[in-house]
Amino acid sequence: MSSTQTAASLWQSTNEELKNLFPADVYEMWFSELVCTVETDSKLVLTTNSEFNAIWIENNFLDIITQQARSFAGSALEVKIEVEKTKDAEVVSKSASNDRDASRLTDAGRQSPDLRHDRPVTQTAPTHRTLINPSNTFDNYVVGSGCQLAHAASIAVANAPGRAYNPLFVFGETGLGKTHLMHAVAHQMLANNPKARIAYVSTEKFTNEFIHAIRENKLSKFRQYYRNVDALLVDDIHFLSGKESTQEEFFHTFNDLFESGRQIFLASDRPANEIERLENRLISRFQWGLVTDIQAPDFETRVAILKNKASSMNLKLDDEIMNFLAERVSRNVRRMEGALTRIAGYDNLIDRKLDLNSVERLLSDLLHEEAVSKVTVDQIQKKVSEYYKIRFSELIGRRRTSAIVFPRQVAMYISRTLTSDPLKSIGDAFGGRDHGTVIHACKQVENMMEQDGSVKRGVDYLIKQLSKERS
Ligand SMILES: Nc1ncnc2c1ncn2[C@@H]1O[C@H](COP(=O)(O)OP(=O)(O)OP(=O)(O)O)[C@@H](O)[C@H]1O
Repeated sequence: MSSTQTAASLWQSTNEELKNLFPADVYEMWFSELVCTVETDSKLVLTTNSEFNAIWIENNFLDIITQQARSFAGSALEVKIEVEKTKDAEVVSKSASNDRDASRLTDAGRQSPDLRHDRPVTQTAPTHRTLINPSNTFDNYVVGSGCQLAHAASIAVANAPGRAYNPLFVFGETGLGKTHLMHAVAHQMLANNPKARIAYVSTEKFTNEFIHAIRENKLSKFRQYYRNVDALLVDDIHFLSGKESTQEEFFHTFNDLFESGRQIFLASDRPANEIERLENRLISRFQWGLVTDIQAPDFETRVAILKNKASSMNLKLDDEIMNFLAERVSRNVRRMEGALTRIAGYDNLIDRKLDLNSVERLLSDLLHEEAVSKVTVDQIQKKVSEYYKIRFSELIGRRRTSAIVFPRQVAMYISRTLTSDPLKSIGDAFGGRDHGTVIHACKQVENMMEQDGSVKRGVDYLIKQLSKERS
């Protein structure tokens, strides 16, 4: 039997199965254009023409594709997703082939050009532009696994505003580069079209301007500005929480922009459905386009970021110091920058070369804060097994009885909540499970916590205990 023949029919069967497993629109969007380019008994390479699709498929569907392919092959073959390089324009026309995007394009095509002609250039535009930090560009953004998708989506949006992914909703903890990406999008849009009207605004500023406009009777001017930009980039959108009138105003701003095909890019510290006291109609709108998170950078990415930042500060540090910083300052990139700025200031004052000891002394308070804020997956596993009275080895083992599966899922959920470890390493710590299993566990626990008060109390108690231990 020729291996090519086996693999070709293998991909066909797998493909058919994916068609059965997923709703038609999901299949159409992610799988219909996958092409099988390498076919052997041990490997299946599937190619797509967009980097974004490749990342998305790899993050979300690789496990299931592999599982299906293996079940047909009867062997542990490996599936790879690769990109056939094309221009972003093609990425856009591809996503526009999906029905919803196509209708958006029609709207944009019908309304946008006229509006663009008629709209006066508002005076306020330059004010907003000056808030865009010149060094927050795509060139200065270090792409690691935790921000790969957000980065690829931002590039797609910058090159095809209103058409690629609208809205783009990026969430993640503080200091992980959400604002940087928004600014980079603004720079890129302006580079593509210097006349583009782009409003970058924090939610706080939007709220204050709105209140001011009401007080000063200038609501129509406020609306004229925000509803006539080509792209609206709103930072810290979670601050809309509880602000009913601002939510109402933002709802209409959103609709106006969306319906006329203008780009909306929102950044938040949490997913839309976790923003308390946010109207449902806004939550659902925020989920219409593409939602993606940014996770804390892994060690290698931290080293790369530190090297970039140090070189932009003209600061030369030994690898030993770089590795030390990447190891010890891992909570957020802003803190890493803070550490470097402090080192650079000190470096300017002394004549001799900086060594590790002086860096450690210089940053002692910051390093202390970092150390106490860390709780490890190992500590979590121990605490959870004690609490549910099961053995540690059972918690990370293969048994699937409910008395063990539940605590295991709780431990995964807490690991995800209290550490910034990537999904993969959390899965690894639980006997080599994949990232999909961790995501599934977190969802299960979240659902159970919602439905059952005693589960919630148990999990909250464990989180409290672990947080106490680390401080
Ligand atoms: N991947 C990265 N590559 C290079 N610089 C980064 C990266 N991520 C973050 N930074 C830098 O870290 C600093 C903090 O990032 P930024 O302000 O974008 O974070 P944020 O997620 O918006 O935080 P917040 O939620 O507090 O507003 C910035 O100076 C930014 O340039």
